[in-house]
Amino acid sequence: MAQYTRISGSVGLITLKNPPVNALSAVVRQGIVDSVERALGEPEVKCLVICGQSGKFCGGADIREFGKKMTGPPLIPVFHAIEAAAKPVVAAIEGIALGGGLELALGCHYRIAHSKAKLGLPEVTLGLLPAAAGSQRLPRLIGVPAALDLITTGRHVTAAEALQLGIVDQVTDHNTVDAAVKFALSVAGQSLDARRISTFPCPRLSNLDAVFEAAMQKVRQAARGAIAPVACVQAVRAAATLPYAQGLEREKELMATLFTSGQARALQYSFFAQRAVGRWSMPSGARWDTSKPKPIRKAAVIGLGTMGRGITVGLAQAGLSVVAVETQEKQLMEAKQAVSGMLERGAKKRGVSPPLGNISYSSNIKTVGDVDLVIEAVFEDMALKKEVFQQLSAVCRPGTFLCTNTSGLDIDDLASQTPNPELVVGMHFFAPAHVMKLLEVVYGPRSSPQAVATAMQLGKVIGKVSVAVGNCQGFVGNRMLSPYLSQANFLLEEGATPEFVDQVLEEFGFAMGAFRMSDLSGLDVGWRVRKAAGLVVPGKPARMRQGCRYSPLGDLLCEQGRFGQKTGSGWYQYDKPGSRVAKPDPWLHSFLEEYRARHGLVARRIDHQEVLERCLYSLINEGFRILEEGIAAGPEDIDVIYVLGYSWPRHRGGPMFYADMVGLTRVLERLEFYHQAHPDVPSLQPCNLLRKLVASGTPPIHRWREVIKKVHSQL
Ligand SMILES: CCC[C@H](O)CC(=O)SCCNC(=O)CCNC(=O)[C@H](O)C(C)(C)COP(=O)([O-])OP(=O)([O-])OC[C@H]1O[C@@H](n2cnc3c(N)ncnc32)[C@H](O)[C@@H]1OP(=O)([O-])[O-]
Repeated sequence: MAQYTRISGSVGLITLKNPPVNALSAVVRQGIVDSVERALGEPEVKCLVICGQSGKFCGGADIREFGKKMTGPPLIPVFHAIEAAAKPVVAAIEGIALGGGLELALGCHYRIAHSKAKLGLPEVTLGLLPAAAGSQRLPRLIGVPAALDLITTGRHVTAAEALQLGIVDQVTDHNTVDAAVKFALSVAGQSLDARRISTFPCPRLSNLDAVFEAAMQKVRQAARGAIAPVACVQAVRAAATLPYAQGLEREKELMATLFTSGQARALQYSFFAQRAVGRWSMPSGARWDTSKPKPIRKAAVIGLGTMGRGITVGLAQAGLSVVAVETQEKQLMEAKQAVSGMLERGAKKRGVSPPLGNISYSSNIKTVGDVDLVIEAVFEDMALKKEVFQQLSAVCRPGTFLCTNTSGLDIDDLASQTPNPELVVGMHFFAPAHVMKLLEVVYGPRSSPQAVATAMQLGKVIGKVSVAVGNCQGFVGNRMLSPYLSQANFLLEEGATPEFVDQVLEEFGFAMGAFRMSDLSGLDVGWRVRKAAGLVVPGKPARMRQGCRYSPLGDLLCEQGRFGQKTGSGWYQYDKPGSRVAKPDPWLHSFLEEYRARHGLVARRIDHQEVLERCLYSLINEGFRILEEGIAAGPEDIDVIYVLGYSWPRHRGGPMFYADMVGLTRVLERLEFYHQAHPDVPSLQPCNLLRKLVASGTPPIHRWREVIKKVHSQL
């Protein structure tokens, strides 16, 4: 609702009340209309202030109402009524003014913001554009280039930047409503002619075409097939070239296409999925709301390689005290320098001082005796990790949580090295660990709910989106990646090139195809894992392992020292080791030809559809197996992992959402088709849960959990 009160006798105060973010629901919109009407009708009222309760101005349109039948007054006339008012209306912006929230503020005559407020038009991140006149008013207020930046990226700006850009008129460190009331009284009675943004001409640009061409090129490159950023540029162009009323029409037209698009559905699903994963549960019944985390003030990181350094930076930036341990003196010195550099660069960007004092460095593991939680981040080698866990058990005080940063090793095996396996959890960070948003929190069969709750809470404190998953080889992300990469390799055996496979996957929206990604992360990583699993047997007839089809192509490249970017060659060639520009490699093409000839394989023409279906559906099939086994609690968990950790295009929601969009019947049919053609590839055999979902009438994704529950209860 919107509450109307009178203060100081002559100020009408409208307070938006719709927790948690005062979104503009139908009731709130109606409340604003009624309150404005009332204030304008009261002769004693000289001016109005609009604010939001609980220190939040407004989080925009109510996303939960999207896709439902529209009720209540539409936003545009509500904002026009405010702008047309004969009494000054001041927005008192505390906390947030996002999307429709900022558009509401732009409809007001003046804007006062608290210094800690964040403002922005993030509609593009939901597959939309600021269609309550935001795309038309913002360029008129701050000019085309700045408006293009804000609207196409959706980034939030601080109050200080908003003031500099001219979005707000004043910033205060004190009570914002008081400041707004004072300000409103000071301008009461003055002419409002120069305050109605919709009447402003859009600031002229001499190089208008060039600016829009460049903007369009930039968004097309960054968007990887997303349509909303393109529509945002078109809407701003309308503001720059058309009278306001016509610009609004164009904004409406563009929004109509976006609003009902699959991409908007996917992005909005992704928004809610990212929030839903915080409400984790374990098969034991332990849940986020019944398990209390322990506060972590001091943590230790063991092993200061690339991952350990990133984790140390993340912890220190979040204000924790960190003991950073590296037993090799030389490595310790290098790490100290690297970590300090990362902290300094990060602090410079944020305009704060680097938290260098939060970290103490040591080459002695005994210095971690008084910490609340340890994150072991040594080399991905089970024997080494076990040794470290034994040492930690001896030096840590009772009750210390022991976490391991691993991308797939058995958490329970490690836990068995300690007298308190209930305190052990996996924390799978993604490189670079201080930048990537994703954290897989992996619980073993003996991890306590409190250990999981503590790791999840720590993830939140350091700014990660944490997803709780069960213990299995590769956890969720890497386990699903394995059949995807296998298919990519099989396609090479059958006649494709790395360039073609990557092109198809990149056109789908991945930042990098399977082979460019392998080259970046290093082919030796998977080689080590396959060696440990006994799959790499030099000299053994190559293409079957343990009764299943196996491609040794990656192993053969590794045997040649081709580990990817770091060695200057892998699936592609590079100018020099460490270079990032991948070039097709004639050596690799003849290597593939010789390989096929040696194994009696005849190259055939492979089309886009086959590449996409085999790579993606095998990955999706593994996702269904993960759900069936209870390793992930729901499809949202998998989708968040893929969008945040594996560059799955956000506008496609994630692999499980994509399967829902394609249609489960279709996914099942195609898997059956490919499995028939490749009976020695078990990952193409449709899993039981997928069959069950299809048999139960292909329910939409938000109802899969009901079927999953039934499958679990039958186990
Ligand atoms: C014609 C229309 C044109 C118009 O231009 C379109 C728009 O305005 S599009 C909108 C443009 N606006 C945006 O894109 C802003 C989207 N919102 C955000 O970016 C963040 O939520 C915010 C920064 C506000 C708070 O971050 P934080 O402090 O980390 O907190 P949190 O993120 O965990 O959220 C807490 C709870 O609030 C919920 N909720 C949030 N927003 C909305 C909403 N608009 N609606 C409904 N619910 C919303 C959220 O689901 C969660 O619920 P739950 O049940 O507890 O899981």
